Amino acid sequence: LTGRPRGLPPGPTCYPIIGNFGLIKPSEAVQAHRNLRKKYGDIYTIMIFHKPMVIVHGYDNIRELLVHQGDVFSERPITIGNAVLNKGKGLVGSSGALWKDQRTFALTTLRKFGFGKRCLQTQIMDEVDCLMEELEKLENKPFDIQNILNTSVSNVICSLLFGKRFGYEDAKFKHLIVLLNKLFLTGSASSPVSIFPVLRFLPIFNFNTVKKIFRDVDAFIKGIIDGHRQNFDKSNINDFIDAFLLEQTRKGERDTTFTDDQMIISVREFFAAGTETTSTTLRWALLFLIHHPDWQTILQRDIDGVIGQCQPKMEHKDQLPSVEAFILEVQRHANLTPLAVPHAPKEDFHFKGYMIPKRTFTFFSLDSVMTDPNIFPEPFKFAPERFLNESGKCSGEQKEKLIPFSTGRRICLGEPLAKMELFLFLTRFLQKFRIRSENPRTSSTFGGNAGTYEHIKTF
Ligand code: HEM
Repeated sequence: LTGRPRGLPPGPTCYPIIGNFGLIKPSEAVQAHRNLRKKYGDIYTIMIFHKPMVIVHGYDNIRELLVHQGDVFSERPITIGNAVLNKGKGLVGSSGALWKDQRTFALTTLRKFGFGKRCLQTQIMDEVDCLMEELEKLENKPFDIQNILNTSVSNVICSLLFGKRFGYEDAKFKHLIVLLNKLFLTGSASSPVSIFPVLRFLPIFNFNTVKKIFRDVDAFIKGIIDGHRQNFDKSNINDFIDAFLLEQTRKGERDTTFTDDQMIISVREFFAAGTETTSTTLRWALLFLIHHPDWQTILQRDIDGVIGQCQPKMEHKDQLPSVEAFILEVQRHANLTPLAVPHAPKEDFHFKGYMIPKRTFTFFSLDSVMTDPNIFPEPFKFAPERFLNESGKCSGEQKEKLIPFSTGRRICLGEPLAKMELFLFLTRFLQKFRIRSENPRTSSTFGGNAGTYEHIKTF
């Protein structure tokens, strides 16, 4: 009932039955892990009741396990989300052959629709310009950009998945956004259940409410899939859902991972993984612009010099190294996923004298990389210039070692899209607006909620 099983990396003293449960407050989790690393080293174990969670810090260790041992460390641990709600399907929480099959399909399909290519930027720019129009309507009055930005970023994903964007006032779309927000909020509330699925049977965890929200989101997505199915024309494949339907007709009744459930869950996960992340990074960028008006001036001067008021395109990125450097520094500070998404070894694995048992929750501390003083001197200083070399180009070791999208086989599937969005949204924004705080004396602070810690609240 007590203690850490032998062979696991060291860690704090465990209490009977609960282990280290309650040791870390979610709101202080980032700092708590920095402290634990000082005490126990780069690899340590936290016991949540009888379950070990291994935390790995440091660029070299992360690279070794996620890249060189990628074959072992590309699975996900079993949680309520992927085991019970998603029944092992989807992209983010699935493992094994299904995940490989579906990840390859998603990447190939999204590439066909322009992922990582220039043509996707037209779709993104349409959305950016709609956003600018909305903002212009506000006529320089102070406003909170959160909802409008979320809507805009969601719409980019809608175009890729559904082949259409929605108007800001569209009731159906507003309903989707409300559901997606609920999905985010309730995901965290159910966290102890996430690690111990059996707890879902206890009414205090409100699991039925969570299930209902999943059902509502899935019903919305199913409605859109049904519409696509009715109008399906295999010679006219325009979006992710069409491509999935085509794959279903090709594969027929054969044993296949291309089920309706898989399609719904993948679509749901694209929204969940692709909206909040990008839109929150953009909001961090705006906050840093408020706090660093000098950088706002530099970026606007550079953009003016290179493209003036012309529409920004990805080919301008190389000519605007200051914008790229600014975005990288924002991502480093925003530190959106400090522990990435948990991985699990597919077999017992020996590393640095320790044994990490098969299926152990393994967290990779991207935070330890972002704040490593050997890679980023004076890591807590906001200094985009660190990414610029002597000739003013944005390149070098620091850029290479910045891994906000993680690394290895499970690297963020949306990285090319997110990078395009960040560059195009921010450049256009800077072309059109000067941003400042409503009241400079009570300027907004840098306090943030590390949302991804919520799913490991029980630490
Ligand atoms: C600034 C924006 C973003 C950041 C910082 C980010 C970060 C991440 C991270 C850290 C992971 C976990 C990688 C791991 O398991 O080691 C991840 C996974 C994922 N992301 Fe992103 N992401 C962003 C935007 C997006 C977008 C726009 C999309 C979709 C269009 C997306 C789709 C996904 C998917 C599907 C996965 C799961 C991949 C897998 O398990 O194979 N992300 N992301």
